Amino acid sequence: MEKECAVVFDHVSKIYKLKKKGKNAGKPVYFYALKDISFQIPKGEVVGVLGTNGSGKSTLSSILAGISSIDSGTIKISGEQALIAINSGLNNQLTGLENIKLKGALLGLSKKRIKEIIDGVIDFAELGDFINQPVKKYSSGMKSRLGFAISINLNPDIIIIDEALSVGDKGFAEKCMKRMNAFKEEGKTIFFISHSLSQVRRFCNMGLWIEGGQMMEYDEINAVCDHYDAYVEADRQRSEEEKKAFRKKKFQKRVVKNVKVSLIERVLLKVKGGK
Ligand SMILES: Nc1ncnc2c1ncn2[C@@H]1O[C@H](COP(=O)(O)OP(=O)(O)OP(=O)(O)O)[C@@H](O)[C@H]1O
Repeated sequence: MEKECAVVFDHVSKIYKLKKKGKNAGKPVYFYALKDISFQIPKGEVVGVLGTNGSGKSTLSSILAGISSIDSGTIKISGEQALIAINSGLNNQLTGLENIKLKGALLGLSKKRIKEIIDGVIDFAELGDFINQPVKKYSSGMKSRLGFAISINLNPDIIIIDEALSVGDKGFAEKCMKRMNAFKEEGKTIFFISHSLSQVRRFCNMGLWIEGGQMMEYDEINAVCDHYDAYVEADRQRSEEEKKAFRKKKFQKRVVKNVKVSLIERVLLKVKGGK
């Protein structure tokens, strides 16, 4: 029998607008942050998401987490998701404790459940008295601790980790990995975005490689890591000029042709002096 799917992407695209400088200022370029992405992830899969800088991994993670919308295609997600990212939506003005309460309230959790989560977060994050300080006074590592602790205590079915472990200290990163391994044992679906191939090889069983906003491969983790590694190495061998030309060509492939600009946008462009 086929395993039930946790996430299905069917021809998903996400478009961003790039404002140009110079003589073409005011005439925006639209480009695909993600272009025609399709995959099916069975429940319980641990997926390493790979791709060079700007390839679309964080865009994918915020779409997976339900934070970002898409411009075309369809998505099916079964289960609750939690995003664990460096900048995972903490409110800087509120204290750590207030952030936990806010997150719980936004999710419509009961007072009893929020109380349990508070205890769990305080215990895991080990922030001491800082839990009563505004988050703006936290270091990036402390924010990462709080964000991670909140997300895991919500006990989600689908966990998306976007480079979040790279800012914590070694001790905390090890503790997080231990918890992630426990989630893996429990059969949770995990997306693990990392530039560390050794970490990805160790932790994940499948690999999803995105390059220039397009899907390159979804396969067994070691095969995907080998192919990605070869791609990065080939880029490393290029001269600076070749690299420049390669990147230009790669970006051209992302440009959206025949964009329908809305009336409002045309008026705004006219006001700003564009055509
Ligand atoms: N809000 C935004 N508005 C316009 N462009 C954006 C926005 N967010 C991301 N982008 C662009 O979309 C593309 C994909 O970005 P994304 O952050 O998803 O890449 P990434 O693979 O996570 O990169 P990295 O490994 O550097 O973190 C990049 O070209 C980026 O500049």
